[in-house]
Amino acid sequence: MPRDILTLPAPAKLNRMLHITGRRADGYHTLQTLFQFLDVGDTLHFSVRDDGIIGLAPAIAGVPHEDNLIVRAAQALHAETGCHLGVDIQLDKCLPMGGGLGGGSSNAATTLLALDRLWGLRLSRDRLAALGLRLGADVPVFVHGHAAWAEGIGERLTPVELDTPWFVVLHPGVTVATASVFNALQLTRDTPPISMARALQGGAPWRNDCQVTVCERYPEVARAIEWLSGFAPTMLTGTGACLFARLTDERQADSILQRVDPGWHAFKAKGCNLSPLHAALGCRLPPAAGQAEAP
Ligand SMILES: C[C@@](CO)(OP(=O)(O)O)[C@H](O)COP(=O)(O)OP(=O)(O)OC[C@H]1O[C@@H](n2ccc(N)nc2=O)[C@H](O)[C@@H]1O
Ligand SMILES: Nc1ncnc2c1ncn2[C@@H]1O[C@H](COP(=O)(O)OP(=O)(O)O)[C@@H](O)[C@H]1O
Repeated sequence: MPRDILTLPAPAKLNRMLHITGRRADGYHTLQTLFQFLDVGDTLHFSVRDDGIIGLAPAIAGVPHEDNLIVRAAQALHAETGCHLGVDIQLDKCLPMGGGLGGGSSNAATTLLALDRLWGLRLSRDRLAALGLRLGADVPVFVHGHAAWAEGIGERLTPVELDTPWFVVLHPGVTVATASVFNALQLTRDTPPISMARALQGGAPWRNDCQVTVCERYPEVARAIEWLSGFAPTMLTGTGACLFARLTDERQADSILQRVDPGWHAFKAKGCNLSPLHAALGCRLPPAAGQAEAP
């Protein structure tokens, strides 16, 4: 008998603002950022198997099976719980890799939540987030599934409610390695920490501290930001290479998409405060600790 298939989304995220406030002894940077999800992302299909094998298809070009964050998430659950079940996972990849949209981290979080359910593990969200943090700094926000003010290296999360506009997300066709941005000498690492309330009330303009460095190293990113800024306020997400413009409505998004340079890839998406993954799992938004007033 073929097993049931569980199909779940792995949404993209945006960093609506990102400040770098310092550098820890282990080299990781301390951040203050506002995470929000998009209603666009990858899709994963899960089917349990009895033999403990973790199958993934199709493979991602350039990412060995053992390095894939989906496989590593499943193996982390094996190691944590001693579970002997396996799984076949089919990945429909839409999100660009290394784009600052958190696709790999989101894939890992979807795998953690899916297997927790399919393998009957019943781990708490906090435990799954802690496991996820070992895979990547962005995994916990995808595990918790609500728009968040994040501090630390992105793991100290407070749920917030942000405006949910339409965005155009543009990939300028270059790949930015996260580590190379954080290792750049010219990166500013001394933005004074601000309170969450001040960030949400627009007391400090929303900007991304990585943007200047990324634009200097990748002129195509600078060119794309300049072009998209001609239509609406535009910012880099994460360490790039993707940028996003915040729009007044969906029609504006459609109109911009018709004019995008054929060498770039762009799509429209709506901001979500509840992750589409958690919506699919039937979760509700927790009470927000803060609400954005002046994006
Ligand atoms: C900065 C963000 C904002 O969302 O950028 P994007 O990756 O989404 O672009 C993320 O927190 C990134 O998270 P993630 O992509 O999971 O990073 P990791 O795999 O943990 O780290 C990749 C490398 O980036 C550097 N790194 C990452 C996060 C951080 N707070 N400080 C760092 O210095 C480290 O050198 C690390 O080796
Ligand atoms: N399932 C996966 N999907 C995407 N990237 C993955 C995956 N597993 C491992 N990776 C690696 O993680 C890197 C970061 O990917 P991703 O999370 O999509 O970008 P970003 O961190 O810039 O938002 C990729 O360049 C790739 O080498």
